[in-house]
Amino acid sequence: MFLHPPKSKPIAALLDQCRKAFWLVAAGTFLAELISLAPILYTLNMYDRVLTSRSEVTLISLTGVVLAMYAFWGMVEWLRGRLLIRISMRIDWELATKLFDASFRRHVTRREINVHQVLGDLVQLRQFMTGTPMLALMSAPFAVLFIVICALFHPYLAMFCLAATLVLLFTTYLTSKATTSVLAEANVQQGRANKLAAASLQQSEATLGLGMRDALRARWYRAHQQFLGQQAQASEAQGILGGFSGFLSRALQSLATALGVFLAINGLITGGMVMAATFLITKTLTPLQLVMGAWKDITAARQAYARLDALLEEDVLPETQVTLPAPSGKLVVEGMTVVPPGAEATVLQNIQFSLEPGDALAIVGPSASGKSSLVRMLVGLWKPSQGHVRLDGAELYDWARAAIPVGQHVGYLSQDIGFFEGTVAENIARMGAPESDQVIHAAKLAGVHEAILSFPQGYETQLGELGHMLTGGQRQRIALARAMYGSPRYLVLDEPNSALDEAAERALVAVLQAYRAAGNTIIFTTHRPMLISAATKLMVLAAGRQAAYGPIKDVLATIAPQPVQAEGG
Ligand SMILES: Nc1ncnc2c1ncn2[C@@H]1O[C@H](COP(=O)(O)OP(=O)(O)OP(=O)(O)O)[C@@H](O)[C@H]1O
Repeated sequence: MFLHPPKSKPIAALLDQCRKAFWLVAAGTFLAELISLAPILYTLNMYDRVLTSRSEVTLISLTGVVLAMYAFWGMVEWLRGRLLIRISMRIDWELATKLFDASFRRHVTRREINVHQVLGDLVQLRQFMTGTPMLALMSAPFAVLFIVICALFHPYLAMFCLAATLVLLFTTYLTSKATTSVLAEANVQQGRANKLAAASLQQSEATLGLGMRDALRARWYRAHQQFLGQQAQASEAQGILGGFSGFLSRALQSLATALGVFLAINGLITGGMVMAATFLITKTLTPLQLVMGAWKDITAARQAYARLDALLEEDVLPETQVTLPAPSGKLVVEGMTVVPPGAEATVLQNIQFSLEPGDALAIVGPSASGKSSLVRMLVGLWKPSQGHVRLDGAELYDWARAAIPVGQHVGYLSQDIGFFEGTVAENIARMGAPESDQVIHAAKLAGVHEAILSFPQGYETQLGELGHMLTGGQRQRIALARAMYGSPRYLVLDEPNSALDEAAERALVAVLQAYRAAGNTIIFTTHRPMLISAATKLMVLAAGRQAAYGPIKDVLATIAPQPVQAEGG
């Protein structure tokens, strides 16, 4: 199977696709900036022409023209706003689902992803791309035009404008230097603190039952304080520079007026030009001041961009988009060696076996021998470091990573059981639209139908509310029903009997025997011998190696103690 090479800078590629819309926004900004000269020209003409000529006709016609310009300006701003909303929707539309999937894939392999942060990053990026800071950045180049117009009034005005721009740029640079790395560190600390708080809540029973709350709160608060400290440091640095820039913007405005009046006193420019030049200087400096004010958001957006880009860049997807037909259940594992994602040590070595439809394989072995790791390989969660795992000829890992509904053909029960917000029926139906017959059939197979009927609203009971009231055995059986929903041809169960009593275990043996006899392929791990009688084949794992494998009787014969020979017999 061919894989997509990682797309370099995937978000940049998306923004590139939005280039046309951004150009239109830039054109709108250009028009808006041009029209914004209207009040300046209007003031200039009012003071220098109308006041001196006392012409009411000029007064009325100029006012009419400027009002029409304002109406046009309003329309341009409205259109630009609409375009920005569309770009924002497009960014979300293109990225949100990709990021959701990529977060899933990273979590399943490395378990170090904070989905709150990913979605928060997307909001941050979207708001920046379509918000005030971006518009300010687009407006900034017009400073050149305004400086040129100032030069037409008098070169001193242009020089003043240029100097003021440079001072503001330098202040922006200082702000960035003082805050960027501190804000990045604050962000990392915030993520750490949030993760700690979420983990403590998830383990609330153990936290309270073992009296760990104070210790955990102290740990969380340390991380939280570090984050607050970093943020306060950044805010202080920004505050000092912000205060300075506030002083600067007011001072520059008054200095501009002073310079204008000085030039007017000396007869170098007119009174109207003083007003117009003050406007122009303000217009030149405003976008820069906006950028400075939004520096924290700009830094946050840059960091969000880098994080999202890295997440998408490492998310390599299979190229094929062909839907996997329902497999017959033929599994081939060839020379498979496994190093868990992010780890260095090999946990499984040279695993080799094959199963035909109608086979049931029991995997046994001591704790940490690699049973769960093998199961993860057999449902395509991890990628083999060497070798292959093929279901009906298709590489399982690639199929499972693609947006192809391989899952509907596979039943999987993991050791960690969790349910989702929704009814019992929806959870059994894997959160799709529940097919009543199939839900009940699966629940009966898993031996949990009667228990579900005793719930307050039967199959319609919200599992979210009920989750903590379920017994371990009920949880395991509902999860088993979910695994068997839709009668998948390939069923992989990691210790399906760990929470079952003897009677339930016996019933499970009968169910698995019937399921296998119907031509399905089953793989399960177990620590308890009773379930082995449901299998046709047995694999013994020891320290990550396949110590024995074959038809159940043969393997049991090789590991059973040899009869002691009678002396002299
Ligand atoms: N994500 C991981 N990263 C690194 N090592 C891992 C990872 N998952 C499992 N291991 C290691 O792989 C080895 C096998 O673990 P595994 O959970 O597969 O054993 P097991 O036979 O299922 O154990 P048990 O019967 O206790 O569930 C262990 O040494 C474990 O520490």
